[in-house]
Amino acid sequence: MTKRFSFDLKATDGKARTGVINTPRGEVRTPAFMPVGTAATVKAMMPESVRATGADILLGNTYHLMLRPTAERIDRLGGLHKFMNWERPILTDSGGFQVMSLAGLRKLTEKGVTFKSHIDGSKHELTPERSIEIQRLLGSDIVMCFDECPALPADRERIAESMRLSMRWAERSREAFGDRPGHALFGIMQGGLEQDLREESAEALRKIGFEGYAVGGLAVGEGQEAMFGCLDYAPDFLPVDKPRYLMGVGKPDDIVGAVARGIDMMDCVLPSRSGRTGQAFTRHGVVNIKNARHADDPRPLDENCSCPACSNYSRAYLHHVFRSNEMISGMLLTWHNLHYFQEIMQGMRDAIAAGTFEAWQAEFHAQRAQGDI
Ligand SMILES: C=CCOC(=O)Nc1nc2cc3[nH]c(NC)nc3cc2c(=O)[nH]1
Repeated sequence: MTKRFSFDLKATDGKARTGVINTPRGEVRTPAFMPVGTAATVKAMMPESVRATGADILLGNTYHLMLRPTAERIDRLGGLHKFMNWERPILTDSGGFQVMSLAGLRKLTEKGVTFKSHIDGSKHELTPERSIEIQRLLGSDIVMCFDECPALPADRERIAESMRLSMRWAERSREAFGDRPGHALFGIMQGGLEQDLREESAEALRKIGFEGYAVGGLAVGEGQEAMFGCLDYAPDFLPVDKPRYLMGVGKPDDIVGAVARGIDMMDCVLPSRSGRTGQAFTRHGVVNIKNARHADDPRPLDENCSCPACSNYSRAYLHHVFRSNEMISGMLLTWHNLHYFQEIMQGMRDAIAAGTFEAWQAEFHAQRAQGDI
């Protein structure tokens, strides 16, 4: 087990890469998908079940945990890993994005953001320094810079101003992070869909120097074509020997397209959130299990899937427990979706290592029937 944080690039196939992030709490195989554990739990999953799906790393949310139970309380109790019984790597976000999307009465200044809690209306402040301190108290292995993600559509001037603020905050985040061997601080590139602003942002981040780099400001309503358009150039502005992380992505075909453009890490609530609503992702497309046509179907969700839901239950059963609002419904479908997302990641890691990623992508798209299945 290493005491340091490092990234080993193992193979590339076109712009796609596969490698390993080494951390004191374990290795992260890339390309990696991170299940989201918002309030110190991946909803409807035991930690050992999350591990069983193949996840090497989880995401924790600073905004939620600072409000409840607070970072100080988690620190007093031994840190987030012990608190939630997940001893492998955890990446925490900086709270910047969620304050802007969840909190009330926000005031943004050069210093940071003041806001009212969506839980009890209490007043709080997040600055680069406070965000880094919260992530340290949580014991996060990969810490994210405090940034501002502008809501799209936005005019170029607004995007440029916001990006430059985020770059000043990245400098302050780096300063506040200090020297923490075995832990990493990732910078976040902004710049909307403006290629020159993206390049300016990447240059600013490289000058400061980070252990990894995220492509921020995407998956905010721009649509897949515009997102891929940005990913056709943005990762190339980043250092080739450091992990590249795309936040908030995405549907299976978003994930595959991002990896094909040089992304190494992603996170998204989609598999867990839609698992709780009865939406199952399979290699043949999406299944809405609450649809009446599944009521008598004895087949598994996906014949080719080895997860507990597909191994032990029929579509009819899954349909029934969703219709009856039974707790096991969300558990089974969340497990299936996270298992399927990790199966996609493993398939890509193997294909990139074997130099067959092109063929793997063709097969991935060919399998996906149109419409409901
Ligand atoms: C999340 C981990 C680390 O990220 C941060 O601490 N800040 C940050 N988060 C984002 C989250 C996003 N989700 C989506 N779509 C669902 N787009 C996002 C964009 C950003 C962003 O530009 N910055």
